[in-house]
Amino acid sequence: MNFFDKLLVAMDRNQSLLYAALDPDPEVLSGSERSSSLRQLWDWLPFVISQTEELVSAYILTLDFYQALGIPGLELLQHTLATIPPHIPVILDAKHSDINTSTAFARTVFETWMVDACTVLPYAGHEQIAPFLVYPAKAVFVLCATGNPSAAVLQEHPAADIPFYLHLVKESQTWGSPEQVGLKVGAAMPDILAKIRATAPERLILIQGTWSDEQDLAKLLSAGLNAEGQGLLVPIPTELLTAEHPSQEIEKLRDTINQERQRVIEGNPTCDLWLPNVCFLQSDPHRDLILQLFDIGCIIFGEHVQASGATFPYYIDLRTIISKPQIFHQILGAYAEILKQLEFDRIAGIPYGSLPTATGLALRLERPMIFPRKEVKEHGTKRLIEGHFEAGEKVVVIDDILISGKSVMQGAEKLRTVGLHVEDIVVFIDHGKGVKDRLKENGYRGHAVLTLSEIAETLYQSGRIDGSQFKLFVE
Ligand SMILES: O=C(O)c1cc(=O)[nH]c(=O)n1[C@@H]1O[C@H](COP(=O)(O)O)[C@@H](O)[C@H]1O
Repeated sequence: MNFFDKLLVAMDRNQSLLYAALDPDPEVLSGSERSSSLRQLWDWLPFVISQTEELVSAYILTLDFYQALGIPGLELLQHTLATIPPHIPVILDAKHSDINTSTAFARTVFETWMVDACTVLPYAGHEQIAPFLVYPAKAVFVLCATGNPSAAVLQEHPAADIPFYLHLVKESQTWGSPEQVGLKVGAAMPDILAKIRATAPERLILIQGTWSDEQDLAKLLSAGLNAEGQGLLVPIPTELLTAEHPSQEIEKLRDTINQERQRVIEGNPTCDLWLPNVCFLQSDPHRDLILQLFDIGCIIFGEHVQASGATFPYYIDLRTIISKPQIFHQILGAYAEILKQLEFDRIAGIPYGSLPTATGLALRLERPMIFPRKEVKEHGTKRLIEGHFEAGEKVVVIDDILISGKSVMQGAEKLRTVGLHVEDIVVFIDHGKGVKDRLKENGYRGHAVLTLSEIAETLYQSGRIDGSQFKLFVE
């Protein structure tokens, strides 16, 4: 089970958005009645787990506190990890590593310590985060805003209405799906949290730090919860964790948070036009993909002439996906799910837009690829079809979008003229309006990952487009 699903199950099971920090922080412990000797830490950390395992949805371990204790600290880390019940996800707060070390560090975190997620620093860009994201079942939380007073000068640069932290949020949205990339935000800044939530309604936000009273907690929750009363991971204040009997107070806190969640849900009735009460956090790979495609600018508004000669008030440009490896990878995964159901000898991409996709699929599924040329060269081999094939073989054709269906059928016809059998055409987006029937009339079965109406509904539901833009799609 991946991190995200494990978290959802734990949230549901314990009805909780709380996490407990299992940190051997000498300062915290020396202020309590508990002592911080190593021996006592070995007892205290399992005690906290036993007091909270029915009340939290995750545990967080801050690597620095363990490392500061030297070799015994790392042994304590292993001991603590082994004590956590396996159904509760573990996040390592370890904003470590540099570009040249993140591959090795990600391996240690996810393969040796086997934690479910890790916090990361975003300043070195996607290259540094990517080694963590190659583990599809794991996740990262990108640090985007802290409450340190002197951080404001960086976070809010160049101006409060276009702050750097929102730029960071938007950039990290392109790094990975909401299941794999969450955000980490300081607790003391409800205004900033609200802006981050508005920019990233689909992301999980890990709250760092604490609040001063119940009123502050309510502000934090109303700023950070999504419309379904979810999407936040809230820390248990350390004074509760170090109390003599932590569970009672923690249970009260959990219930207070749940009441606030209820208020948020009641204050946000879902649109009854077409929507069931869909939870943002529920795993829906198509939803993730649609939001990411929008965020990287694949869906453009404005009058655009189409291949068919018609003019539409929008254009869907999937060609840019090749420059976003994480998204491209997910798109290939979605195509692959369809291809796995089909029988074929070779994969054919329609030039130019779909050649990278067909290549990615051929490599991923380990199947041979060919392609029909757009224009036959006047020199060289003068081939119509590039790549090796035998007449009589079955070919599945890959294209990006079906609008009138003309482009893909022209490509498929070229394959047919050399004796190849083409029945299945797989695209990413089906524009609708009967195009699949047109394919059928010409002897092809059309398969699509997404429909245009599904895209429009998701974008509208998530607040990415307004009602008038939604109408442009459906009309
Ligand atoms: O040119 C287009 O019509 C077009 C519109 C659009 O919004 N997005 C888009 O990618 N296209 C291109 O149009 C082709 C499909 O158009 P049809 O031949 O009408 O099905 C796709 O393969 C794209 O190359």
